[in-house]
Amino acid sequence: QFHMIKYEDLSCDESLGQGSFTRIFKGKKIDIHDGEKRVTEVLLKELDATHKNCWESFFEAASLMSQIAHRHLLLVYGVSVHGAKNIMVQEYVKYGALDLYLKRGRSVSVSWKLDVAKQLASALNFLEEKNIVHGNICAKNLLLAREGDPSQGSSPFIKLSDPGISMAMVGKDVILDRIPWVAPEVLGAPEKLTLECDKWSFGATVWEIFNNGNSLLRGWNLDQKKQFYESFQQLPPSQWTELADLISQCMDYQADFRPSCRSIIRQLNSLITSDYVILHATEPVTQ
Ligand SMILES: N#Cc1ccc(Nc2nc(N)cc(-n3ccc(CO)n3)n2)cc1
Repeated sequence: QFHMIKYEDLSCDESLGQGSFTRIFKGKKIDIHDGEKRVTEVLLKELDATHKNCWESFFEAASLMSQIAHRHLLLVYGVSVHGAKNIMVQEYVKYGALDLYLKRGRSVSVSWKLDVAKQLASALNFLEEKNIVHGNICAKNLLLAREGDPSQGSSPFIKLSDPGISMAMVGKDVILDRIPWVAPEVLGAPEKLTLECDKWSFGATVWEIFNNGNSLLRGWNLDQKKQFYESFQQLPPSQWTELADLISQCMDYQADFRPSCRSIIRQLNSLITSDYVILHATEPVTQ
């Protein structure tokens, strides 16, 4: 269900950081295309040897992304296994993860943020139509392919990354640490991810984007995070009530009360045309 890439056709360059179970590197992939050699810039995502037992789940995530194509879904070229190394080969996305981009204090406008939210909603709508659950929607897994330049009127362009190791494989602590992005019902049944779980995560991710990549619960310990759900708390509402309404509809503790993707897109479209956007063309950077 995915393309196997020969290790010798890859070259690994600088390290770009690490996720919870993986390390990422910039690299190159060499193909022979009708007789001529072609070099492609790639992102190499290597599964930590300590989590070797998760390789099936790691590759399941890769095959999910390589079986379906959509403009806002990351392109996965294939996988390469070499001894103890399990490597997912992805298209290299120029500006990397959105959470880091926002935290670096780029002041982006309200319409920039709405544009990103709408692109994520269209990716989710595509997955919903194919009844595919992503399971790890968050700004860290949104990749920025184009910055968008307000003066040139060009808008940002994002790609949803692979979900990584599935919730069923990770420990309880990893699930708790994903509060507030993980839907509350997942804590009791991590192997039963539903499309509604992605709606909750969508709400938390929009909140995160409008909060410039800062998460309210950063630094909270796992008990405090667990308590946040056990007392049915919500993230603080944005002063933009229509946006706050959409986020709280998505982050409804009753999974079947969460809106459909079509409703989410409809509500985002009306937000885009509201006068709030013009009034807040470029928000002052609140760090
Ligand atoms: N400085 C810098 C910089 C870092 C990365 C990229 N590019 C990229 N391309 C991908 N395909 C995936 C990722 N990811 C980053 C985190 C995750 C977690 O999922 N993925 N980054 C570009 C610039």
